[in-house]
Amino acid sequence: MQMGVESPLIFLTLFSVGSIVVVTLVSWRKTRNKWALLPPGPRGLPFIGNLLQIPRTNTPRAFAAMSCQYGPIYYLRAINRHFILINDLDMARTLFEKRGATYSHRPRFPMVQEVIKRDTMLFMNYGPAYRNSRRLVSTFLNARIAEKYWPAQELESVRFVLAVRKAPHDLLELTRWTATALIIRLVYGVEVSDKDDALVHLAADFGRLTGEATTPGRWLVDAFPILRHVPAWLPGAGFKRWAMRAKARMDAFACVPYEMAKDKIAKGEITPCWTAEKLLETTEQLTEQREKEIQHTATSMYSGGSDTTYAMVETFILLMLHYPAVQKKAQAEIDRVTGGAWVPSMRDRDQFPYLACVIKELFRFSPVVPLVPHSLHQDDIFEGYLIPKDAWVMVNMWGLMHDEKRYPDPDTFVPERFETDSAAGRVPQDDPLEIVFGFGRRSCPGYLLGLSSVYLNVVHLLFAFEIVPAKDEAGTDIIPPIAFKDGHVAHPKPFQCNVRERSAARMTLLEHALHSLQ
Ligand code: HEM
Repeated sequence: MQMGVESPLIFLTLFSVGSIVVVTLVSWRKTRNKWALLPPGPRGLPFIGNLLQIPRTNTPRAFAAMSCQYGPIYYLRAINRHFILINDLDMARTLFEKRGATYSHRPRFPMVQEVIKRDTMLFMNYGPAYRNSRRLVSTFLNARIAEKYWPAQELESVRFVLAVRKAPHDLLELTRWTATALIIRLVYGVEVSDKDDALVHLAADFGRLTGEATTPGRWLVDAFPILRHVPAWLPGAGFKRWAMRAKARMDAFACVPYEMAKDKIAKGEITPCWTAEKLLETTEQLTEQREKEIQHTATSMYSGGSDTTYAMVETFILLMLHYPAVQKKAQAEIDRVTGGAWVPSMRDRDQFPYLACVIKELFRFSPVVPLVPHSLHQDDIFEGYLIPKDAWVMVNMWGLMHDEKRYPDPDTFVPERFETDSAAGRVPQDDPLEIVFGFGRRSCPGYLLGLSSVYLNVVHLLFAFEIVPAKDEAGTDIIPPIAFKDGHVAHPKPFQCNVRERSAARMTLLEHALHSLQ
């Protein structure tokens, strides 16, 4: 009788254990099979994966070299983070454009998104809040109204070259000032008087802190997001205290110019600008939420636009030290058109075809965002490979722009590669401007503004000055290496240079231009 009660129990226990073993085995096999579908890549170590193989310096170039070994798509893992590197234009387009619904998220940056709680558009995942932000940005940046900003852009650019005249040794700092001043003028209607203005420092700190907070490998919390719950007072939680200080400074940048704009409106001194437009477009009391949206969008435009623009202008200056013949040829074109008798403006842009090639080559030679990171929130299969959920899918923009098949001799600065020469049967190489601003739903909304600012700074510098090397104590030219800092935005490493005024008459013309633009 007893046997009769125990037998079904034993049977049930064995059956349950057996089922668990079978289910575990099947799911282990499935998982194993799933990971077997990852793209090729270097073999990693247990636990840390490829952490030690991920290049820390000259990263885009090193990633491009790895793709010669592993192919146009390859995989790396750093502890628990998965990286998919894309070094092929068609693949990049397929993922970010055709499969944009899947690949338009940003990778998780726990330090920025969850500890500092910076919710600028740049770090947002794709969803309703992002789309709302993008809609707001498009009220500032769109092709229909791009021309509206030309006078302010010309004014800031002329102010820039005149400031360079006064302080040629501050040329690089002034490139930062002019980019900051332009965005602050357009967004908040506030004039940033000079490079030592408090807003310039606040903006510079905002950029620096964003860079530090997103430096790969710097924060343990990025690898182990659970650490975000550690209280700030705990020994070893220095990152939390750093984050609190960074947040306070970054919030100040979001608030100070915004409050200045509001204050001006309250006093009736309205300068046309995006913030004023937003604040005045309704007679109803603004909700706290709406004010936050306006502030965040304004800082998104600042953080997307300022660093990138001045990085391009700095790079242009550096390249002119290495390619004086390019500088001479572009100046000859400007002189042929203007006769040195009027200051070039936005409306004259089409009259400088060689300069247009110089600018294309500038964006190709050093794409300002060398690695473009997107992410996805569900596993995907692409060309038979598994792209795991939450992976960093990084398009190596630098690699695409230095692809020898598309751009022969890619490490040499050759604007002529974009010219058509019917006699020699030469067709222009692919236009980098169709690529370097990104693809699909996250592509750069500020490309028209960025391009025109770079054009104006470049044409005005060339109109006014010769960009020449600085000299050492023995009077020998210092030619700095073409080297870039590591970071999300490609800034040249600090370098020395000098400028020589081309003529006093040109300076007078610039002074006149400034008066008529003010
Ligand atoms: C000067 C040259 C510029 C270059 C080369 C450039 C390039 C880029 C690139 C490659 C991206 C990432 C695209 C992606 O994730 O797929 C981006 C994003 C962005 N850019 Fe630009 N940019 C420039 C100027 C500007 C300007 C002037 C503004 C605004 C005033 C701006 C605002 C933004 C914003 C808000 C984003 C984030 C978009 C998002 O996350 O959805 N950019 N830019």
